[in-house]
Amino acid sequence: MTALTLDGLAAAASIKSELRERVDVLRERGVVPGLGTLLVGDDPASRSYVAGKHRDCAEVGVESIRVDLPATASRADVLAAVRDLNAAPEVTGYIVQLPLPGGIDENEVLEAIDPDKDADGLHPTNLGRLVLGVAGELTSPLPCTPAGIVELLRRNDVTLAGKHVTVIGRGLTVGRPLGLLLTRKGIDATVTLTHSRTPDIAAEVRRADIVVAAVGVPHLVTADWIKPGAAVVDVGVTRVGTTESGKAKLSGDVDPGVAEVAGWLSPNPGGVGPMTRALLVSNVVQSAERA
Ligand SMILES: Nc1nc2c(c(=O)[nH]1)N[C@@H](CN(C=O)c1ccc(C(=O)N[C@@H](CCC(=O)O)C(=O)O)cc1)CN2
Repeated sequence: MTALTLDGLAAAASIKSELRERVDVLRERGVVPGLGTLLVGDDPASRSYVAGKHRDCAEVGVESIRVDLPATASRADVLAAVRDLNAAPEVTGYIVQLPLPGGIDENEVLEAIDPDKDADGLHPTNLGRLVLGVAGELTSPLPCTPAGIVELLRRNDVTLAGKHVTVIGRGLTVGRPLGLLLTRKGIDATVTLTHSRTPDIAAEVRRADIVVAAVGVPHLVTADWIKPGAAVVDVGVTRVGTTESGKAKLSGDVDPGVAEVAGWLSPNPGGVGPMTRALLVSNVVQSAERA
């Protein structure tokens, strides 16, 4: 068996073309959605993700405003930049790229974001709405990677209702909110959320219909962990060197041998990453529609 590809580039391209039409309608009404990004430091991966976010915005007609601070920026500098973005009328939604350099409290920064401008759905108010079950189409933004994973599965006809999903990783941007999203009414999956202190992760993965690996350990998930026919979503990414042309060499959390056992497999790169970015643009468009 060779797994079907959960093609994130193709799904993201469809989402962006749908968003383009909604942006045109907004512009006709005089509403111009604008994404702000705040990047602190010079981590090459974060730089590349932020650049991708601005490219996506340009593709769909969303304006984008970029604020970059040096790695030496203080807590006060970062909080001042957040205050400026909260006040900027041309910024209808924005993100603070994570991780922040050591010494800056991410929770404090996320809490300082105006929840109505939180394009990442990571402000405590919006995470709280996710718990309450009120996040959705015209209410509040969902975290981009979890929403992108659900959308990638949906667009490839992978059923979630009644299925057992094992998630590896409990981080703020993926594992923890994904567990909440998958168990919401209307999605109706049963979730096992595993992490570094789970005694036997392989055993939890073996009984899953759908596996989401978001831990950042190259090729952690091997074919012998996978129930035949399961859908496998590879989120984690580790830079494992550079190619001869100087490009970063990336490795996902899933061993390529998994393709021989799984029913579906997302490539990495080219799977969840582009979906994360497309769902970010979707959050910005939705917030402009709400406004
Ligand atoms: N504020 C946030 N910070 C971070 C988030 C987030 O959702 N909000 N998630 C991750 C990183 N991330 C988003 O910012 C992200 C990861 C990957 C990609 C992506 O497009 N990946 C490409 C490969 C790109 C490359 O070559 O480096 C792919 O998978 O095809 C976009 C966004 C942590 N921080």
